[in-house]
Amino acid sequence: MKLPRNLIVSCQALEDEPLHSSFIMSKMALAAAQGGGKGIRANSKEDIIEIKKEVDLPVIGIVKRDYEGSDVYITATSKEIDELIESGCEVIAMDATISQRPEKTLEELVSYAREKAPNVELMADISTMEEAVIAEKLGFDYIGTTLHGYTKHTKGKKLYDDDFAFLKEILRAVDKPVIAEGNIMTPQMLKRVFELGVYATVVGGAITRPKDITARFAHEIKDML
Ligand SMILES: CC(=O)N[C@H](C=O)[C@@H](O)[C@H](O)[C@H](O)COP(=O)(O)O
Repeated sequence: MKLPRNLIVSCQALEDEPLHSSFIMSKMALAAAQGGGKGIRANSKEDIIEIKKEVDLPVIGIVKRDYEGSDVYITATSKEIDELIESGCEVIAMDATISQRPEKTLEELVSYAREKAPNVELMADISTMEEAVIAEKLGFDYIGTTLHGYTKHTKGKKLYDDDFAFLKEILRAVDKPVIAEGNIMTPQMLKRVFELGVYATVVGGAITRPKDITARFAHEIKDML
């Protein structure tokens, strides 16, 4: 496996976010590496190339791009797969949900990636147990809980609900390595998901989105002052 059994830090800032910059993401990745992160998840070929100059850690690459009439925005078509292959990332993650897709079917996209880059591993970003089972059958190397709570059919759910009940379900349903991702907000939550048996964990906003971190602090005192 190209990813270690460990903490992976997502370093992402989209165009509408204050830290949007490949340079800043590369420094975020450096900080993550110095703090003990053992892998990086990143968005866009440009960010991944900059990150790879700064740290020697495996990268899960995605390209977020919106397509009209489609609910899928994480590595949605073969164009994004091509960009990620060019980026040199070790793992390509893609939306593996049943949501409306813009181009190829998920099965076709997996075949496309396997054919063009047999050495690159694939991670399925799923939102339900059924999607995890399908992803395993399609041959994905890792199953990630990334989109639980973010698809139309799982809206409002959180990975940590009910002491990670959904994650436990996924761990029972598939044999492939499971990556816990999405709303892991504290070191205690990180520890808990490893206790439950995940292979690795991706933590993003709690480490690399200072605007959101500040907002959580500010929220706590908003009615006091
Ligand atoms: C739903 C979606 O688009 N998730 C994205 C996937 O790459 C990122 O915006 C998240 O930051 C990432 O999944 C890590 O999660 P969190 O930031 O909650 O630790």
